[in-house]
Amino acid sequence: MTSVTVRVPAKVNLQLSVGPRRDDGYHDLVNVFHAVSLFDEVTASDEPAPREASGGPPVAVTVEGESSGQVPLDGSNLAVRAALALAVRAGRPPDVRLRIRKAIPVAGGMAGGSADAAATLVACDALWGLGAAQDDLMELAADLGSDVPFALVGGTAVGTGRGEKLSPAPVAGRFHWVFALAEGGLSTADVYAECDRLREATGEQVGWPRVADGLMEALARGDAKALGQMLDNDLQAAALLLCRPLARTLAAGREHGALGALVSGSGPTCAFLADSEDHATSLAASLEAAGVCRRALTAHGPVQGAEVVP
Ligand SMILES: C[C@](O)(CO)[C@H](O)COP(=O)(O)OP(=O)(O)OC[C@H]1O[C@@H](n2ccc(N)nc2=O)[C@H](O)[C@@H]1O
Ligand SMILES: Nc1ncnc2c1ncn2[C@@H]1O[C@H](COP(=O)(O)OP(=O)(O)OP(=O)(O)O)[C@@H](O)[C@H]1O
Repeated sequence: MTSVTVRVPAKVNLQLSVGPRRDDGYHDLVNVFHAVSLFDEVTASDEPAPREASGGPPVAVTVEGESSGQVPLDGSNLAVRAALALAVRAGRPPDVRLRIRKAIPVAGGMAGGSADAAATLVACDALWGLGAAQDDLMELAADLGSDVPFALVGGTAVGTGRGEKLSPAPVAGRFHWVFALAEGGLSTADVYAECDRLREATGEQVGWPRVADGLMEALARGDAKALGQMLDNDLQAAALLLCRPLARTLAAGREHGALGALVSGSGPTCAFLADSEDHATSLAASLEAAGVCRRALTAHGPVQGAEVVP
């Protein structure tokens, strides 16, 4: 049996500015992605599928770890879709077994499913010896979902269009984070729809999104204090309406000295910027003790995108 394991990070959005809704239902964004050290692992192997899997999806998949019971095992699993898309592109059968080990919260706004799809593209490319060009993988990734291309590259990057057009943002040093996991998840489509509804109800004029003044400079200086004040998410109000306890979680993080606090992407995970690794550890303990989250995890960023584990 041959197998390839790929490690892939979660993301937090440092700035998520949502433009008007497009005719195709998506929104043009300025989406400043930042990859953090919470990793899923995807192992692709050529081990034959077990008997009970025949009649199931063409790609056999198992999932273990963080909230794995909530991840679908059929053709709607994003990793399965990634393996099938790559096999079609390569003109070969999708003979592969996928094993996903999850640490990224499911439906948490940290792009866990997208991460698994990106990891699967890299793992199957290596397992099948395709040597696909990075541009081809990026194109397949964008077809799978708006967050998938970023999971391939990682680091910190500005996403435009749906979030799939990326340009890297230089960062000095390392930022320390706490992620407060919520009970349950939020649907990304529901949160965008709630954001549209809110805007319609308030008659808000929606302008063309642009990168906030000073954000790139704060990243390039590694200035956590400045970054903390600039964290901004246009989906936050919608996520807070759909999941009311999050307001208390954000407030608790600020009370315990977070440099910045926001909902990660479409939520419901809340992200807190700390001023050191020690501060992140004590902040996580305080949030858990305050009973404002299911669990609080520490992480740092930026980190590499999907990469083969030697
Ligand atoms: C909220 C974020 O995670 C921030 O990075 C992303 O914008 C969402 O990315 P994703 O989960 O990969 O989303 P997709 O699978 O591409 O789209 C899911 C749904 O989200 C909404 N969607 C997504 C991206 C975008 N630029 N505009 C949207 O309106 C659409 O309703 C779409 O049907
Ligand atoms: N490999 C996968 N891992 C997790 N969820 C998956 C996967 N494949 C499909 N899903 C489905 O996708 C839904 C969204 O899961 P995901 O963890 O990607 O959400 P998310 O982190 O909020 O996404 P994003 O931040 O990109 O908007 C889940 O509720 C689940 O039904």
